[in-house]
Order: sequence, then structure tokens, then C-alpha cells
Amino acid sequence: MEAIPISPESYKLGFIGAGKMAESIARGVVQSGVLPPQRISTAVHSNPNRRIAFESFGVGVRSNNSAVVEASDVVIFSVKPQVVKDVVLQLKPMLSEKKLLVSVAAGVKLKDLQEWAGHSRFIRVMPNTPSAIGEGATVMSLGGAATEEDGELISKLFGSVGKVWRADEKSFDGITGLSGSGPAYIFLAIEALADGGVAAGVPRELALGSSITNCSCIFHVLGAASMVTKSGKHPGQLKDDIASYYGTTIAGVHELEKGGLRGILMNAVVAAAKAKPRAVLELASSL
Ligand SMILES: NC(=O)C1=CN([C@@H]2O[C@H](COP(=O)(O)OP(=O)(O)OC[C@H]3O[C@@H](n4cnc5c(N)ncnc54)[C@H](O)[C@@H]3O)[C@@H](O)[C@H]2O)C=CC1
Ligand SMILES: O=C(O)[C@@H]1CCC=N1
Repeated sequence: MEAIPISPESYKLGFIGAGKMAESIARGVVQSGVLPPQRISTAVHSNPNRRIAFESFGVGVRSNNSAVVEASDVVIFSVKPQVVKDVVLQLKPMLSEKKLLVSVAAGVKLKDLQEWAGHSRFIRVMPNTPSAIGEGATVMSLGGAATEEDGELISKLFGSVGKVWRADEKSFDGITGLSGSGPAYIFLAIEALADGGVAAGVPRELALGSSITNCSCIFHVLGAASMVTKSGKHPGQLKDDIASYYGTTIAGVHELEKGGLRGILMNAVVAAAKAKPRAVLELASSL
């Protein structure tokens, strides 16, 4: 059966799973103006605070998952990986090929998603939480029956909250370890660098205090990231530009190298890429 085109001007978007990732995407999409909140809905499973979070930016909260699917042309599965199979199977009678299905679940393969849904108009996406402020990184891979127009629609949706790339699904574990989980490593680094500043005599408020948006640690991290994207120079070159001979920076860089920072960061990405969410382990053991 040929997939019925979804109108970019009027389609309705539904989230199954009203958690942190769904909120980051929905919040960013509404802020960007690509979809008005009236065209987005979700349902709250157990935590009533999630209703408040979504309603705070105008997204409607329906009574249950079925009501969300019924009202939506595009359905994003944003529950934890171990819950995806159950919700897709429960909703299967309503998931006709007229609807475009999307999953953001880490580690859950298109092959399985398509089998549970009964069709392959499915797109697997790996976003990250900076989507909430329009700075997300999203990678997507199309299932068998997803059309080029479907790909463009989802690309535009996630493009409204950051940058979007397409990749072979084979790369998805690595992409999850790098860009899905990656912001957490940087948050950790920001916190640790600020603590280093405090240890070296920088007042806490100046390093990373209660008025976080105005702290020196944030500005140097933002500045460094912007230089990588805007200068066109390799980060190694930018590092060399700061590290004067006999200078202060090279003393700090020496400590980082002695502690194995590069190896530790590489190991973190590889460990996250290899980590299998419980759903995937259960799936493998049932084969
Ligand atoms: N948090 C992140 O940075 C990223 C998360 N993801 C993926 O996004 C998905 C969601 O992750 P988070 O938002 O972090 O988790 P979360 O725990 O914040 O959200 C999941 C939500 O699903 C709800 N839920 C549980 N069972 C349900 C059911 N049967 N029906 C409807 N809702 C149900 C929960 O109440 C919760 O609000 C996961 O599959 C994860 O792999 C992907 C990229 C980044
Ligand atoms: O930690 C997790 O499992 C999810 C997937 C990528 C980021 N958070």
C-alpha cells in the first residue's frame, strides 16, 4: 500500500510518553513556531507533574495513549526502551500505515519496531535534550515504508530544534553514546571545572553559582564550543593557540593528559554505545 502523504501544514503530532525527552522536543518545536501547541498532544502515565510541564507551554494532555494516537498523524514513541514493545503492541490496532511512526528509544531497532507495529512506515531518531533550547543534535534513519516526504517532515520537525543528520542504522549505538548521552558528559565537565576554579580561589558565585547563566565557567564553555563551530579550525589548533610555551595552559593540559582525559572520554562514548537498555537485553535473551 502506498503511504498517504501527511500535510506539513496541518498534521497533528502526538507523544506516547510525556517524559524529559518528549518535553525537550515539544518545548523546542513550540518555541521555534514550526508547530503551534494546539497541534501537539500527549498523555500522562503516572506522574501528574508531567501534565503541568506540558500544559505550561500550551500542549494538550489527553486522557490516555489511545486518545493521543487517534488525534495524531505523526506519533513519536518517547517512553523508556523497556516500555516501547508493550505500548506499540497495545496500540497496534490503531497504528495504521496512514500514520507516520517515530521512535526515539535508545537501542531499539527498526526491525523490531516495524514488526510490533505491523508496518514499516517508521523512522528511528536519536535526539538529545538540548532540543529544548533549539540546540539539539538529531540523527535519523528511515524504515522501509517511510517515504522521502516523511523523512523531510521529520527532518523539518527536528530541524526546528537543532541540527539533523541522516545515518545508516548501523551507526545508531555510536550516535547514542556520542550525541544522545554526550550532553551529560559536558554537564559533568562544567561542574567539575567550576569546582576546580573554587579550589583555586575563584568565588563560587563567579565560577558556577546560583545565577548560573552569568557564570565564568559557562561563558568559557560556550565560547570554546562556538570557536570550534565558527572558526573553522580544528580543536587541536585552537588548543595550541591558547597554550603558550612555559605558560599556564600547558601546565593544565599536561595534568589532563597525565590523567588520561582523552582515553576516559573515548571510553565513556564507547561504554555508552555498548550499553544495552534492558529492553534490548530482554529481546536478545528471548530469541
Ligand atoms: N533523556 C535523554 O537525554 C534522551 C532520551 N532518549 C530516549 O527517550 C526515551 C524517553 O526517555 P526520557 O524522556 O529520558 O525518560 P522519562 O522517564 O523522562 O520519560 C518516559 C515517560 O514515559 C512515561 N510512561 C511510562 N510508561 C508509559 C506507558 N505505558 N504509556 C505512556 N507513557 C508511559 C513515564 O511516566 C515517563 O513520563 C527513551 O527511550 C530514551 O532512550 C533518547 C535520547 C536522549
Ligand atoms: O541514557 C539513556 O539511556 C538515554 C539515551 C540517550 C540519552 N539518554
